[in-house]
Amino acid sequence: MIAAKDNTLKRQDAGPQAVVSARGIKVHFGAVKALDGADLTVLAGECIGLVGHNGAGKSTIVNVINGGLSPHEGSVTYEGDDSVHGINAARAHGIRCVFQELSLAPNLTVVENMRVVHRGLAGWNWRRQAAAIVRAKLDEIFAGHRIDVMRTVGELSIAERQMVEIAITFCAVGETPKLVILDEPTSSLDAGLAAQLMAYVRSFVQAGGAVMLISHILGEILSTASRILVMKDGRVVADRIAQDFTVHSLVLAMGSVVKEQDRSRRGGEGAASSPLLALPARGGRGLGFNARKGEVIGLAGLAGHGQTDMLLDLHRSLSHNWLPGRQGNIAFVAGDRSLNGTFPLWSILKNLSIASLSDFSRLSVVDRGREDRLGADWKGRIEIRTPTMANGILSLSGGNQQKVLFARALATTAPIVLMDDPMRGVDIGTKQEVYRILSDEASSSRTFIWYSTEMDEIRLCDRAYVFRDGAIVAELVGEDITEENVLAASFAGEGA
Ligand SMILES: Nc1ncnc2c1ncn2[C@@H]1O[C@H](COP(=O)(O)OP(=O)(O)OP(=O)(O)O)[C@@H](O)[C@H]1O
Repeated sequence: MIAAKDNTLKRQDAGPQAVVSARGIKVHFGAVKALDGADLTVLAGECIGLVGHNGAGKSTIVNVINGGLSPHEGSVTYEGDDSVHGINAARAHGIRCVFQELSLAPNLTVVENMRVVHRGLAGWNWRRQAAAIVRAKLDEIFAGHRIDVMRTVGELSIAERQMVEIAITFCAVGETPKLVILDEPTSSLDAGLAAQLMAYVRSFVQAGGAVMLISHILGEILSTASRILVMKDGRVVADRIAQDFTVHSLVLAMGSVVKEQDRSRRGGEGAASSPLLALPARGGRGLGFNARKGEVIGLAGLAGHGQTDMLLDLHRSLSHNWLPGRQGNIAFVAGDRSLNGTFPLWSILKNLSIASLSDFSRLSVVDRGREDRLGADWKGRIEIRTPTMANGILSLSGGNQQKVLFARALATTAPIVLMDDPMRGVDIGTKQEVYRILSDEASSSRTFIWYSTEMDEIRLCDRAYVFRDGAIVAELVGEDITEENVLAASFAGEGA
């Protein structure tokens, strides 16, 4: 910690080079200390990696730097100037932010969203200008993307929305961005898109820009950041050059215990048992799908190639719409938590228990004691960080909200659980616990169908189906589930 302080002081001496410097920042929300004296400085030409457990205070410090939140104590200095405050000051000093919960207007086109962010776009042909600028930036960052910038944002997949928001943020219209803060920028991107973004970040930094990269995917932090800051309970507890860290030491600094991932696979109730569910080849193309009792099945391939549609088809085919109260055979963890996962006006407990109410109700009367016990049980099991489960769901950090959605599905007695990239923004310590729960539940005959954009998660599955252009193009089993095989199937025939 002493070393961390020394580093910070040296950088402050560098004065004008600091794009932003935050000192002794304290922010509380009621009894919760979100920031408890956090210090952070970002210099031009460096990529800072910011890591920490869910609820450590990363998004809150971003909001302070971005000028959207006034700290209760402490000061923020932009390019050595401590006399200015707020969003306009931050923007004038070139601070830009891509938020964890994407913030584009869904009813506007990509081009119209450009106009909302870049007020410098004006004049009779602003649409043409905006289209050219954002298209060029998308081409530069995500070469080969297929995004039509004239489309309404609400029609885009979550991965495409993330790409658009990133591209819009990096665009220079009049003023050039000096510090771009990326809060979980790859949470919905597959490995290929994430690698494209990381390559762009490196080139942006080499050209003198600064980036603050927040991610729970520690590999991308280690390979991209020049300096890494670790946050814990509202403070920066380590601040060192990236080469001084390994995944192991980062996890330790975050306060989690590194556990070996159990990669042994159970393989369901044996290849010989009859499928629990099956679907024919999608649109008459590619392979059909089946799942057996107790299997963990991965849906792999490039993001947005039909995996979510498949989960929705499975849900439709297994739900009884004509008997809305009786859908106990299937649970679903939604991928886009703010769009169709959380009930924003409800408490954390209600968000968790909603899918299990029928299990502890008699004659339509809910047993509140059992509901409270359910909440307390899951709060402890996956460390939902809150003083009380009676607080509103939006009082939780993004990763903690995601844990509640996961617990909602797992708490049911549904034998089949569908999961649409369910670990978005969940910290590494909790992920390991969740993998263990999944493995135990599958051993007691529950079936999981799991779309994931992370290869490390697909590798944990018993079988994986690789998707391409809406169809299943390959089925991989056990040890054949490798990144190489998934990529080969994802691109097979391309360019032929
Ligand atoms: N609007 C709010 N009301 C009440 N508490 C809040 C609010 N916003 C954040 N908090 C609390 O502040 C703490 C820090 O949250 P923050 O979102 O900064 O964490 P984080 O490190 O970004 O987590 P994650 O990795 O899950 O995104 C958490 O305990 C969170 O519950």
